[in-house]
Amino acid sequence: MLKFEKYQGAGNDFVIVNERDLIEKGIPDYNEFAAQICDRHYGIGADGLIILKYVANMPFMFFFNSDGSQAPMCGNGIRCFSQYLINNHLVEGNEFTVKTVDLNIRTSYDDENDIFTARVNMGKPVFDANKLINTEKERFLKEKITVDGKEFEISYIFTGTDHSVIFVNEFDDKIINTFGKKIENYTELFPKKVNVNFVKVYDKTHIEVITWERGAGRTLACGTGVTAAAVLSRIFGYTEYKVNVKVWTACHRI
Ligand SMILES: N[C@@H](CCC[C@H](N)C(=O)O)C(=O)O
Repeated sequence: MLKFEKYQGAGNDFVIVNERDLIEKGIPDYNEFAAQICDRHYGIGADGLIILKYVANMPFMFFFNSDGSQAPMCGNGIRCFSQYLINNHLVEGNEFTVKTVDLNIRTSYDDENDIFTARVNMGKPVFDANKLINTEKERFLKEKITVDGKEFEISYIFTGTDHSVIFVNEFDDKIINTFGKKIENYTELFPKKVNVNFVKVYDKTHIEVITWERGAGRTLACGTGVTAAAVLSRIFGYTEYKVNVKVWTACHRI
């Protein structure tokens, strides 16, 4: 038997295991393991797998999407991982650092009224498009692309991981489900593939985001995705500095 725990943040759900247990069970291929464990019919079912490792004596979030691909960061994942660390008495106090592939992320929590609320410093957004995707432009903001005959105005931003953002007047499920996948796999522009966020602006302090996640498909929420949407909404002058971001059944404050 392998010990695992299951968490969700805003409906984005994860299986969390300790690497020590994977080593003990002789499971060497984490990509394959992630795909098996995240399968909603033949596995436990989740949007992603988080493996607790230790790097430089600090807890490290090793993240895999449900298709088995590795990702450098996961916003909802790190909130869940923080609660896992607390529940398993692996950290002390209500503020601590979690390592990810590129960042040391400061997390604080407040469990008053028996509700776990995690505040995560998501780091600085990166706009260096010509270094991160297949373009000569320094910034890839509000650019027109045509995918399978349909034109989109799209922006690219790195908020711990790769995000594209498309502002829409109305959500259209058919477009999200069909073109979310096509844009995710539009590797001539996004060689590492990309997460795709459809964003609707309601007013200066409220937006809504539906994310088609790289390696996981349409999910109920994506922390790095709502961060990307909030940053670009502010940059384009659609919203103020602080914004409430609605996802399927929850709300993030960015
Ligand atoms: N759901 C996550 C993002 C997970 C990684 C993403 N699918 C990728 O491949 O970059 C979040 O809450 O940020």
